[in-house]
Amino acid sequence: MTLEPRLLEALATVQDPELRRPITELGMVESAFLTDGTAQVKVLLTIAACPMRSTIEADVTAALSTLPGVREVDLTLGVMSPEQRAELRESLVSRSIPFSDPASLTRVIAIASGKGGVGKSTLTANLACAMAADGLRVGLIDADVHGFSIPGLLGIPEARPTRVDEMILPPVAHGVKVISIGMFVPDNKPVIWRGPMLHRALEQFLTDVHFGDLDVLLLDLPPGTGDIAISVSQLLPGSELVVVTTPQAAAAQVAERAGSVAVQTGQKVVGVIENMSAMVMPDGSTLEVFGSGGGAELAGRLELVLGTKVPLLGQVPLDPWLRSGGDAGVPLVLSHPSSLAATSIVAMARALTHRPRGLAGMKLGVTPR
Ligand SMILES: Nc1ncnc2c1ncn2[C@@H]1O[C@H](COP(=O)(O)OP(=O)(O)OP(=O)(O)O)[C@@H](O)[C@H]1O
Repeated sequence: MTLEPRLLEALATVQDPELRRPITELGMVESAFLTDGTAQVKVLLTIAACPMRSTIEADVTAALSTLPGVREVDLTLGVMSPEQRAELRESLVSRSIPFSDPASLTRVIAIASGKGGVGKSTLTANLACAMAADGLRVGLIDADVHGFSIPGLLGIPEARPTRVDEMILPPVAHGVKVISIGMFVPDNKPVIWRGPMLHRALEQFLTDVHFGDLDVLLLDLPPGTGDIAISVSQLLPGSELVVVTTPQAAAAQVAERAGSVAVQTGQKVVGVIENMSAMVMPDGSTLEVFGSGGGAELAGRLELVLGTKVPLLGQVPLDPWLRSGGDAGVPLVLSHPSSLAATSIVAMARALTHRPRGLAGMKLGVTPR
């Protein structure tokens, strides 16, 4: 194996698009040497059917072409042996849940609602994209097992994760790493899963899916107070909850139950989002299709039940573009960033991610003398 330092340095700038690590760190560069102005490089793909083959090819060629003294790039693509893959897997996969480590710096935020159809998934997809557009490394788990809709909302309804042996690499949409139960169900078939199976599925997502280092992990929970909400609190004890409701008083009452689960699970409810608030009409007037005040009412009720401050994070108006953006797979925060709904979502994404971190339970890295 020949590895010329100058070429390696350039190759270290190339990341595997799925693993998001330099190909040099992943053991993908088998040889790299320079003869008579030709950089001769062999890169090993993790699997023969690697969907990112052409991206890797282009990135490697581009990185080497700019080097002084390199006139030509002669790139050969090979495939890792099972032993090399096993070594890679060992170096990447942790058998524990990285996000439940008290020293983890990833914020885990689960988005809950009392009932279905209040826009929880639409908001989760938009919040994730807003956070990614803000430069954060974002993961999104669609844990809405019976109504998985996140892949469609992000424009990747057919995407499937890449498997490298037992390791699962999540597809990336609009800069967000996404995994959904829907990606493991053939032909959109309905899933009838009981609690223990759901728990196991979620556990597997959290251990086997290689998200890499994340700033934020969002979870789209199923509506209501079901098994998944309990599993999330057990598997991710440091996770926080955001509760979505509509302005309707009756909806706020139902949503209170979803938020009150936090009393039993010990999770922190970091805020309430009111969705489908007053719609702005073309003449500038507003129409309160679902009434008003539900978000503030829910935040107030949860403060009483939980005994902690629960802010109303924001109100998102009814906006036909929010729906059509979801149908088209391009979330509103990307397609119409200056709309009222998008600016409200972006502000909430910032508020959620720019909060100071509590140091409770964190290792401070101080060596006792
Ligand atoms: N602010 C809004 N303005 C207009 N349409 C909206 C708004 N929020 C959500 N919608 C639309 O409402 C419908 C329900 O939204 P969504 O599927 O996100 O709800 P949900 O709470 O996740 O439902 P479930 O949990 O049952 O899957 C979708 O068609 C979505 O496009």
